[in-house]
Amino acid sequence: MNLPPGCPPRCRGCAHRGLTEEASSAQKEGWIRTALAPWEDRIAPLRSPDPQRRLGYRERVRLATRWDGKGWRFGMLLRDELVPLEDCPLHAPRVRAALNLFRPLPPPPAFPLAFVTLTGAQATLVVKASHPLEPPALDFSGLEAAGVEGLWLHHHPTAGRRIFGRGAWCLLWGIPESRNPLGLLYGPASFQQALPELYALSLDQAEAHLAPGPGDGTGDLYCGDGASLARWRARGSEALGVEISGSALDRAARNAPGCILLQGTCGQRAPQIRGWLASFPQGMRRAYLNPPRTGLETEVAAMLTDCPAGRLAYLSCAARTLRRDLELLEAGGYEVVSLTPYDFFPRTDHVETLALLEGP
Ligand SMILES: C[S@@+](CC[C@H](N)C(=O)[O-])C[C@H]1O[C@@H](n2cnc3c(N)ncnc32)[C@H](O)[C@@H]1O
Repeated sequence: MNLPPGCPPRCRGCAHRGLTEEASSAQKEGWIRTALAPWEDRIAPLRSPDPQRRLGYRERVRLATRWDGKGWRFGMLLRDELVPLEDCPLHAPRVRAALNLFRPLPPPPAFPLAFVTLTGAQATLVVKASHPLEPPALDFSGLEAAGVEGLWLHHHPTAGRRIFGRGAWCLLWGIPESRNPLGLLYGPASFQQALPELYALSLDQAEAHLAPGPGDGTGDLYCGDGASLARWRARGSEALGVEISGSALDRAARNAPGCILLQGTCGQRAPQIRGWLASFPQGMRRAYLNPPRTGLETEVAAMLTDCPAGRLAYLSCAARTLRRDLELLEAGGYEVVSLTPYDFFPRTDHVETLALLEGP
């Protein structure tokens, strides 16, 4: 296999790295046509980024760590062995530059570094420690040149399966939040879609379908930092955002001022979401859904059937749960208008799908 420089043969991260762009796109389209077969006639071609964006696009990484006796290594764990990924060709240049700077951090056990994460310009050193540690000796001068704007120390005593915990966050250097290419604030643990230009196209498509405007009510479930909420508000629609993470909601309040925001799981909040949507006539209700891989909670699918929206857009990162949810929504009277796959993660086998539906 002809791998680009820095791509370790043992890494399992990119299932499509041995494929041409055409072959990878064909496999992704084939998977979506199989997984979403009941709506085969409504599946659009895969939307892909420009060819030069198929490498160097990953701005959000979570990497395991190992001390090799000379310095820290960062990569992926295969069983108990670390496959170093400092030079992974998918990493954005800033990720590679930052990882290089973190290599000479102090050794364990004094500095029990478990993970390093980067979310755009916000970097975090996750230490397996319950008590606040002395900040590590680090030459901060290189961070700015690397494109890092904030460096955090996060204490997580049981760091392992979960990267972030409830322990303290301490800003070691820089500013606590940055702005993404769309101008929106994000923090060190924010969810951020890869390839912002392609993500913006998916939002354009959702916005054209929902056509939210004054007098409408748009419920944005699993709203994160409020990237989509900001769109609905800019069109003059009333908007409600629901999100489990308090820090994401705090940013959503600033990214999309003037929205009603509810913290909690969408399942727990289903009665309040229903009450709010019901205050608009059905034809003026809109819903935008962007759940994690597990898809919609049963209470959410039931609520959307019980109090239907006139138009609905659903951006999904897992075609299996999307199929289950589309079947539930169809049974509730919705009609699937179109399904558009988006290649947000070139060279991997991931593919996201934007489903557009009309209400009963
Ligand atoms: C795929 S991300 C989408 C975020 C946002 N729409 C965006 O594009 O930036 C899913 C979001 O759902 C949140 N989340 C996960 N489970 C949730 C739940 N049960 N209820 C509400 N929010 C949840 C996560 O914190 C995350 O922000």
